[in-house]
Order: sequence, then C-alpha cells, then structure tokens
Amino acid sequence: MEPGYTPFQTSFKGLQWSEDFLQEIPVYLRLSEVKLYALTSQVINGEMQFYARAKHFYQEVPATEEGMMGDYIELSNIDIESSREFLRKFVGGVGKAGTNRALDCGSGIGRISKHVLLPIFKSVELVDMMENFLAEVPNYLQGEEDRVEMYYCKSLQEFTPAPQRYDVIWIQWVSGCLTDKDLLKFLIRCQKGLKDNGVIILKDNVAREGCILDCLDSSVIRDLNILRSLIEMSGLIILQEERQEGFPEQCVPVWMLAMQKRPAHS
Ligand SMILES: C[S@@+](CC[C@H](N)C(=O)[O-])C[C@H]1O[C@@H](n2cnc3c(N)ncnc32)[C@H](O)[C@@H]1O
Repeated sequence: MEPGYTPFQTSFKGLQWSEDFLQEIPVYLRLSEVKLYALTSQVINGEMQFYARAKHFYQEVPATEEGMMGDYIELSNIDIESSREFLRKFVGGVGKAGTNRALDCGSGIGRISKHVLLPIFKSVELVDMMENFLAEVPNYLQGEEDRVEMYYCKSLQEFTPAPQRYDVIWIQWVSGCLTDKDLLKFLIRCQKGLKDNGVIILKDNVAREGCILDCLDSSVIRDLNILRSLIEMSGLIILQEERQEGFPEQCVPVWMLAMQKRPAHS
C-alpha cells in the first residue's frame, strides 16, 4: 500500500460535498437524515491521479474475457448465470422494464452484452473508456454485432446517457473506478436515461466494512452501506439486493443491486 492510501472506517463525519455539488442533490435528501460515510475521496490521493492510474492499468490488460475477469476467468460462467437470473426478475411483463435497449457501462469487450443483455434485449449500447476494448466488441460478439446500436468511447465520469433511452442500464465491475462524487453524479444521470419502469443494475465487489483502495487497478471497494447511501442520495430506490453465490470464500463478496426511479408521488 502506498503512502497516503489507507483503508478507513465508516464515519458520519466525512461530508465533503462542495456547495455547488449540493445544489444538484434533491432537496428532500438534503433535508432528510441521510447517513453519509467517510468518502472514497479520503483514500484517493487526487482524482486526476486516480483516473490516470486506472487508464494506465487498463492499457496493459488484454482485450479478452480473461482480461475482463482479471485472475478469475473460471468465475465468468457462474457470474453470467446469476446475472441472467437476477435480471429476469425485473424485465418483461406488466410494470417491469421493457426489452428494447440496454446500456452496458464499463463494458470492456462486451462480456455482459454478449451473455446477459443480448439474449434479452433487441439492442445494446456500450460505453467504455478504452478504445481497444470497444474495437474488439464486433469480433467478440460473433454475429450479434449488428444489434449494437452505439459505441461510446468515454469515461463514465464524463458520460451522460441520453434521456429516457434505456430499459436497463448495467454497471458491472466499474462503479469502484469512480470517486463517490462521480458515481453519485453518474447515477443521477443514469436515472434520467431510464425509460418508464427502467432499471439500473449495479454489480460489484463489496467490502465487508468501509472502503478499500486497490492500488493495482486504482479502484475502490465500498461496503454495502456506502453504496446504499450513494444510491439513496441519487434519488434512486433499491428494488432488490442479492449476493452472488458460488464464488470461492476467499474472494471479496460480490453483490447485485437493482434500482429504479423513485415514484413521482413518494
Ligand atoms: C474489470 S473490467 C469489467 C468489464 C465488464 N464490465 C465485465 O464485467 O466483463 C472494467 C472495465 O471498466 C472500464 N473502466 C474503468 N474505469 C472506467 C471509467 N472511469 N469510465 C469508463 N470505463 C471504465 C475498463 O476499461 C474495463 O473495460
């Protein structure tokens, strides 16, 4: 671990939002007793450095399934199987998300698009900061590439989904690549990108307590309370949380969270 990078305990005193930023947070959340935890900005030694390091890390990652899964390629099938099952609960049918278009965030070469989204949605769109990963998508999708409507080569902290465009927005193994502030802002923008009954699904590693900085790929692992706080602050409501089963005990727990816009009257 490098100097200045220390895992920290949760606390309610880590509130560091600037006044400008607070303007963007819905009034009802500012007035209510939202618990805030020590922010990842406290372990990140400069946002620019945090993002620059991540880019540097991914430049060395091969544009393959192995590259997307790190050292855990053997977990890809079980990950996909659980994601499919989880997704099925929220799409198709009355009051559920439609099956027209999904957005794959931090898509890499399109592992989620290929195995989880394209079997359900008519089309997908992919967003990733690495051009070489996106360039590999048509080859990786093996005949399904015509159903990709758009590729966005953008960092999520700078990306705004078009309003009311997506039935499902999938965010897997990338939320930890954003600072708290940027993740919160991104969730707010994603919310606006949802169609009626649209759902956001976030799947990621979850710390047992607090927030841990991974210096290798320059990402943070948040605990569930921190994630829930950010989601609540974004104005989204959590429909369901589920822990990924079947991963080895020594792995960091992985959770799936399904979220939706708060109903207008509540
Ligand atoms: C561990 S891989 C996961 C890829 C894919 N979600 C999956 O599960 O197969 C993380 C991906 O997030 C992308 N990424 C990391 N930081 C990002 C950022 N700030 N904005 C957009 N993409 C980012 C990387 O380029 C990489 O493709």
